[in-house]
Order: sequence, then C-alpha cells, then structure tokens
Amino acid sequence: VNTPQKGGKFTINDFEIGRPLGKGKFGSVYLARTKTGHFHVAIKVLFKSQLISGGVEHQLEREIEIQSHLNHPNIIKLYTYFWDAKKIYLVLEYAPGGEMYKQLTVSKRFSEPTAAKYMYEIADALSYCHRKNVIHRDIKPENLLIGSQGELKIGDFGWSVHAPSNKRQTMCGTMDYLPPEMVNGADHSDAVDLWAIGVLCYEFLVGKPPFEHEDQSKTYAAIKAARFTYPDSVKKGARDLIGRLLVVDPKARCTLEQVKEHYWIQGMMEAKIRAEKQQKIEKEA
Ligand SMILES: CC(C)n1nc(-c2ccc(NC(=O)/C=C/C(=O)c3ccc(F)c(C(F)(F)F)c3)cc2)c2c(N)ncnc21
Repeated sequence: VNTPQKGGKFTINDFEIGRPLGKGKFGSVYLARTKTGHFHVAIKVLFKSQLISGGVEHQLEREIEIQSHLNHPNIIKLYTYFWDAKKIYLVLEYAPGGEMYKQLTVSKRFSEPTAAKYMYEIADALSYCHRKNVIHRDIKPENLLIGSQGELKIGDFGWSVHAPSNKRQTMCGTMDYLPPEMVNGADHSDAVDLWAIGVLCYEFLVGKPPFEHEDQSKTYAAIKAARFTYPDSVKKGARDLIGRLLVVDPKARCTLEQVKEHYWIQGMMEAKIRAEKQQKIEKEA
C-alpha cells in the first residue's frame, strides 16, 4: 500500500470508502481504495468505546502490532492502522472471493481436492502463526475468506492470543469448533487450532460440523468424548486425517506439518494440480 500523501501516518483521508463488505467482529468492514494508486483494501472500523473497557488499549496496541507483522499468503494482511477521536481503523488486505462459509453454503460441500487444498493452506498459515507464538483460537468457516486466486485466507484475528492462555472465551457464536480442553475450561495451547481444523475438514466434506446437535448439552458431551460419525461420502483418506485431529488429548493430535504431509492431502492436491494442467492444455488446444 503506497505511502500516505503527507509522509508518516495514514489517515482516513488517504482513502475513498466504497460499499460495506459486512460486519466483522467488533465493527463494520468497508471496501476502500487509496486515493493515489487506487489500491483496493478492506477497512475495518472499530469503535474505541467497544474496545477500551478497563484499559486494554496497551494490550490492543501490542496485539495489533503482532498482527501487522504476520505476513503469509493465506493470512489477511493487516497493512496499517490509525485512529481518530472515536474509532480505530484497520487497513487490511482485501479478499475479493468473499466469505468461505458462503461458498460452502452455496456448494453444500466441497470436493475432496478442494477440501484438501484448503486444509493444506490453513495448516501452512497456522504453522506460520504458531512459530510466531500466535494461536488463532477461532478457526471456523465464518473467519475464513477467499483470495483472488481462490486461495484460503484467514481473517478476523480479533480473538488471537499468545499461547498458552486460559483466557475465558465468552461463548459468542457457535461452539461447534470448541475443543474438549476449552469445554472443560482447562488451559489450552495451539492444539486448539488442530482440533478446529479437524472440525473444519469434516464440515468442508460433509457440509455441517461433526458435533452439531439441536441442544447444547448433547454437543458438549459429543465434543468431550470426540464422538461423531461419518457419512459414506467421507472416504478412508479423509477419515484417517480427521481421526488424527479430533482426538480428546491435545498432545495426541497430529502436528500441522503431519497434516501438510498427510497422504490424503498430498494425493488430492496432486490430483487437483493434474486436473488443472489438463484443463489448461485442453483450453489452449
Ligand atoms: C466482512 C467481510 C466478510 N470481510 N471481512 C474482512 C476482514 C478480514 C480480516 C480482518 N482482520 C481483522 O479484523 C484483524 C484484527 C486484528 O488484527 C486485531 C488484533 C488485535 C485486536 F485487539 C483487534 C481488535 F479488534 F480487538 F481491535 C484486532 C477483518 C475483516 C474482509 C476482507 N479483508 N476482505 C473482504 N471482505 C472481508
């Protein structure tokens, strides 16, 4: 994002605000572009009043500082931020593909090659975050976006914390992605993200999360026992990977590197690359 007009800090006057993209956590998100260069960005507007309850502003500064140093092709980049009297503005990478969960709703469920590619991308992004000691803690389709090349982008880090943490997670939104250790209120580590991508892989392939039940107590019980069933559409390779992630003991879950090297992921991605090459040849023929 090119430098602001008057050197130093950006202000909202460096941007032309476009249509609202939707409501993120804590605030609204708008499409925008820089006045010089027409570079597209997403701007998230947070109300200070909503954030600064009991002097968390210094923690906020540190958190946002951390996010602005996260630089990975599958993580929405936080380019810069600035504030005025009442609001904080986050200037973010724009994801033209929109929200992952909308894509999932439209197509009911993803093919194995698509699900495997998304799993590889999110495992790569999370291992990058974990190396920087950042756990996302809120991996679910609602927080995932799609980039201009159809690639997965993790967004909305509003809840990321430094590992390990036992910060209470206020139960906003679905608890389908909560791991047993958080349901039991125990300390949690970056293994919560491993459990979450196990739930995500299941939801990508089936179209709904594995522990979904009409009443909460059944969901909690199923999560604590890691009790779920597969429809016939989920094949052996995917079952093997999901079965290595949806494990009650956080230490027994497979690592992100093992996810990336898993035979189902590797096999499906090769198949996807071969199919895309074949399509290219046919198109050019
Ligand atoms: C509505 C639609 C679906 N939408 N939403 C996005 C979008 C993508 C990423 C984000 N990222 C963040 O919010 C990052 C927040 C922080 O790093 C942070 C860190 C510490 C804090 F304390 C906090 C704080 F919130 F507590 F302040 C925040 C937000 C919106 C989006 C997009 N980029 N492109 C297209 N459409 C898009």
